[in-house]
Amino acid sequence: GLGLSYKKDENFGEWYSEEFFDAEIKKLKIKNCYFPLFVSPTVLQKEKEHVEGFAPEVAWVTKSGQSDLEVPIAIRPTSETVMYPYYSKWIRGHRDLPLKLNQWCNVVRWEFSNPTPFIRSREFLWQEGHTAFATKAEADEEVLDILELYRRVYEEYLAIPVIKGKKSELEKFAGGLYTTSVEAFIPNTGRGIQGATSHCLGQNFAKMFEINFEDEKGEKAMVWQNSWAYSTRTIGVMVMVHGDDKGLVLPPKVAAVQVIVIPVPFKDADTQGIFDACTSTVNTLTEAGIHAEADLRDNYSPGWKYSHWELKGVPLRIEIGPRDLANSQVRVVRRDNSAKVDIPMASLVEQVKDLLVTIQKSLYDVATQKRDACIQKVTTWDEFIEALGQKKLILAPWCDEEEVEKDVKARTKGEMGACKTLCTPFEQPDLPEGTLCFASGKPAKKWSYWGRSY
Ligand SMILES: O=C1CCCN[C@@H]1CCCn1cnc2cc(F)c(F)cc2c1=O
Ligand SMILES: [Mg+2]
Repeated sequence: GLGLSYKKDENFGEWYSEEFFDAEIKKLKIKNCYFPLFVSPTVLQKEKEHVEGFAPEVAWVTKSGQSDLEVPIAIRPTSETVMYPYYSKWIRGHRDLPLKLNQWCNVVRWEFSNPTPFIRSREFLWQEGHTAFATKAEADEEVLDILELYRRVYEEYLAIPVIKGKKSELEKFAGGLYTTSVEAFIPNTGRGIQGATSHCLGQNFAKMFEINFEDEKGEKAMVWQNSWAYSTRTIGVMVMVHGDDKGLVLPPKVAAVQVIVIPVPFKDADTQGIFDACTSTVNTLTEAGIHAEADLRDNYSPGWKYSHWELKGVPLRIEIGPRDLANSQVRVVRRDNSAKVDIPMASLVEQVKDLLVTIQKSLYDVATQKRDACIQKVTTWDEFIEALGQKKLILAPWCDEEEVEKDVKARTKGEMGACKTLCTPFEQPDLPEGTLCFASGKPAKKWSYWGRSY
């Protein structure tokens, strides 16, 4: 996409999920665009109520060279205030709707709470979609269409299980009507993490920015809007979910290098033959659409290269030594479980393709099994506190009262951070009549996921 180009030679193959998402939103007739990086203070102040909470995060340019700017200018932390004045100009009649734009760009938010590479950084890359419809029904439908795409990015490309749900009134985007999200979980730290968001903004921004249109009946009406994003935070989640003590473990579908071929010369036994076999193996795999490379550097030992490419998370390693050459076979090693198998060169492409599919599925299944093992269903406060202490992802019946949500945050404050609602899953377990809220004892209205989070 525009302005967001992951160099193919970097090992973060994240750009594959970008390609998937970009192709899918184009099917939804969403067009890519690019708006300015700088936001004028007047237009930023327009969304006073919701921006004021974020004001400390806004980065301002105050100088050019040695001289101070007359008026400081903000760097976009998100692009509503940049885009919506134009939406107001462009949208006049119902034939101007739906207006559906997306941009791939960077944004800056001057975070103070523990910055973490990819997870919470002061500059990050994302796509932000901004759509406008004549009716709420169209907006509601798109919110869920996009959320499903986010689920697919995580589950089909990053091999990470996520839970689809709705944010509470307290946790949602304050400027919107409601927020849906896909929630991931990191078993090692016992923390939930918001994977991506899809908001229905209602008519809040239409009111603020006077985005009206003349409907079929010739009456003036405000548009219904959505906005949705996923970011380079996905890379951080992938690293934490799949990584192990040897380093990264990249799912094949997002690995820029899927297969690394390494020569294993032995004394002076046919070294040239081994190197030629490596090169031809790379060519054969590449022609079949597999991202293969060879590490033919003569200043590193095979053992050194094994560790190097394991650290970079390459899903498959192919070793070729004198014996392999003599038997017209190669030794294939999986990064995810270190399984080794000898494969005849004749059936290499087919077996490598099968192996990559197997690894992709295995990574997802293992991550799902680990995540599910962390889910703890509770009904009482004591069970809740015990599960929290065990770093669980907690499913609890809740009365849906914001005061209770705030109270749980207050009562769970600590150096590990407070426990909050992560989402109310669309998939609701059975809630028997008379079930009480775990925290307030009032009649429960829904099951919600609670946990500490990033
Ligand atoms: O989350 C999305 C999807 C993509 C478009 N934006 C929405 C809401 C963003 C919510 N948000 C999030 N963070 C912000 C940080 C700021 F410094 C600031 F001025 C504003 C915001 C802010 O509005
Ligand atoms: Mg924030």
